[in-house]
Amino acid sequence: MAVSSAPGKVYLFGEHAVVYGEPAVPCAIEVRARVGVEKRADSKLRIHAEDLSLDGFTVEYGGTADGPPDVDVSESLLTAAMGYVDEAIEQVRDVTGEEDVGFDVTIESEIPLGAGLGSSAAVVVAAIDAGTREFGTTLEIDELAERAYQTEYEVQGGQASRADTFCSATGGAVRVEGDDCRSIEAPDLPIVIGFDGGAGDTGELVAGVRQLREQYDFAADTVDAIGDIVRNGEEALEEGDLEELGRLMDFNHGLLSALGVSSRSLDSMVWAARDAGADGAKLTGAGGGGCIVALDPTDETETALSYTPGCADAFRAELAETGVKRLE
Ligand SMILES: Nc1ncnc2c1ncn2[C@@H]1O[C@H](COP(=O)(O)OP(=O)(O)O)[C@@H](O)[C@H]1O
Ligand SMILES: C[C@@](O)(CCOP(=O)(O)O)CC(=O)O
Ligand SMILES: [Mg+2]
Repeated sequence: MAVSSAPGKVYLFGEHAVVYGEPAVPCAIEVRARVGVEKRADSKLRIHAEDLSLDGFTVEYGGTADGPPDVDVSESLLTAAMGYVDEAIEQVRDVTGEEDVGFDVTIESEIPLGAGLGSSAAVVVAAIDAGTREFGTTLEIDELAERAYQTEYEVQGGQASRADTFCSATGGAVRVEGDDCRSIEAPDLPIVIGFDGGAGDTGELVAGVRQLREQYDFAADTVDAIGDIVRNGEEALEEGDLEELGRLMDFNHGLLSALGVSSRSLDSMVWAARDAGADGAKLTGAGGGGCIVALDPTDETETALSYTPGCADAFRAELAETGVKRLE
C-alpha cells in the first residue's frame, strides 16, 4: 500500500476570478487529507471514506459503468465520495497503463468538505500520488499538479482553475494565472479561520458567476477588479504589509459578495472578525457557506468568532510549507 497526504488551502485573494484568467494567491495550510491506495487481486474499486458521514462508510463496486453501488448512505454522500476519487483513479490508470486493476482506497481527512479549504484538491492530489506510487512511479510535482487539475476540471464540469491543485501539490503560498503556476515568498501570516459548519457546491457557484458575468457588464468588471486587487495584494505580501493585505482582503470580500457567492453566515463571520480588530477578512474558496479567512496576530478574532452566532468552529491555521507528503 502507498499512502500520501496533501494540505488544504485558503485563498488570500482571487478565487472565482482565477477561473477567467485573473491571477490568484492561495496559501496551503496545515490541515490534511491522507489517502492510502492498494491494488487488489480483482478489478473492483473499494472506497473507504472515513469522514463522509459520522462513522464513515465503505463502497465496493465494479466502476462507474456498473451503475451506482448498493449501500445504505445518501446519494449525495455517495456521489461525493466517488466523483473525485473515480477521476483520480482514471489518472492513475493513465499514468501506469494499468486499465483493469482494482484498488482499495482509504481516505482520512481533517479538511471540512465543500467549505472553501480545498478538500477536493487535497484528496485528488494525495490519491493520484499514492496510486501512482503503488505501481512504483513517483510523479514530478508539476505533473502531479497538472493531473490533479485535469481531475477537478472533469468533475466540476469543465470549470476549474489550477490554483487549488497546484497549491495543494507544492505547499506554501502560490500565484496562479491561467497555466502559469509558481511558488511565492510569503511572510508568516497570522491566519484565523471561521467555519459556519456548512458547505457550498463549487460547480454550481462557479456556474452562477459565469452566468452573471455573461449577463451583466458590472459582473465582468468585478472579475477584472478582483484581478487588480490580487496584483496589489502581491505587492503587499512582498512588503509584509499586514494592514494593506487586510484592507485588500476586505475589498476582495466585497467584490465576491457583489458576485453573489457570499452568505449571511459568511458575512456575519467576516464582520465579527473586522469588529474584533482583524487586519482584514474575506470568504475563502467557492463560497455559499463554509469558511472565512482573517488576519489577526492577536487572539481577539478567534475569540470573537467563537461567540458569533452561525460560527461552528474557529481556529488558527499554520502555513503548510510542504505540499504532498509521501508517507508510506
Ligand atoms: N474526506 C473525503 N473523502 C472523500 N471525498 C472527499 C473528501 N473530502 C472531499 N472530498 C470530495 O471533495 C468534494 C468537496 O469539494 P469542493 O466542493 O470543491 O469543496 P472544497 O474543495 O472547498 O472542500 C466532496 O463533495 C467530495 O467529493
Ligand atoms: C471558485 C474557485 O476559484 C475556487 C474553489 O475553491 P474550493 O473548491 O471551494 O476550495 C474555483 C476554481 O478555481 O476552480
Ligand atoms: Mg474544491
